[in-house]
Amino acid sequence: MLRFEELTKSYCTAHNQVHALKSVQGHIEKGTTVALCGPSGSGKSTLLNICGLLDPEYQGKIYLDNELVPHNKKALTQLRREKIGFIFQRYNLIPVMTAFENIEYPLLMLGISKSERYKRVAKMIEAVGLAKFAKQRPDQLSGGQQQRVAIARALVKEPALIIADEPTANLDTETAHLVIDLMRTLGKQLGCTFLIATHDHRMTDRCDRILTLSDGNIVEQTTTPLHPVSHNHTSEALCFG
Ligand SMILES: Nc1ncnc2c1ncn2[C@@H]1O[C@H](COP(=O)(O)OP(=O)(O)OP(=O)(O)O)[C@@H](O)[C@H]1O
Repeated sequence: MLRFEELTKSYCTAHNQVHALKSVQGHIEKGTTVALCGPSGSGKSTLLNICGLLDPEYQGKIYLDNELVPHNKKALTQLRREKIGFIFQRYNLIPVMTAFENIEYPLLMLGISKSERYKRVAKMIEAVGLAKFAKQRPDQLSGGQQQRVAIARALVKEPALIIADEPTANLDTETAHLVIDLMRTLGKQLGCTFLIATHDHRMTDRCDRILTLSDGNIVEQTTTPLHPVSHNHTSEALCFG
């Protein structure tokens, strides 16, 4: 669950002050997928950075799983490590690591034991349908496969919130649908909340809600008619249990 209240952020430049977020409010239920839309410069990245606990310099309050997020940088880093996963447009996998090792990395950072790491990664790589590719490095995988590794990496620690920035922008339509279905299905099964900046209608159509930003304000909140998750590609990959 993510809640933010009166979030305000300004950037000071040499010539003026830019009001990137103007006291925005929002509430995203646990397990929900929310698209963040709006024109260039409307404040999407600013909101993602603050909700992703990357930027402590803001006014207002954020609650993650009902707990108030501190502004303190050190506490924020620890909380981010435990509670936030990230998915990027360009996948951002570590090139010298295999798919398995990329997914394992966040658990290593949390000091989780080797046997527990192995169990969790094996389950997650199976859930995204890539068990056969566990030993491949990113340059040996397609774009869609790399994004599925990135989804598994984001979800493996079962975070409260996943922040995604244009996760389908580089993918063809069939792969984009597969990636969206994986995010939605696994997110709901694991109780992770998704906040996704996107211009992609293939994505916005399948999210539970759309928040639209304009000039630092949330100007619209739409509930989408939910598309059923399609099970025609890798139905076994969508079963996480
Ligand atoms: N580091 C910064 N210094 C000064 N101004 C900034 C900085 N970062 C963002 N801004 C300004 O804040 C406003 C919101 O920017 P932001 O990057 O959040 O928008 P966005 O919706 O993500 O845009 P895009 O879709 O182009 O990435 C814009 O006017 C931008 O120019």
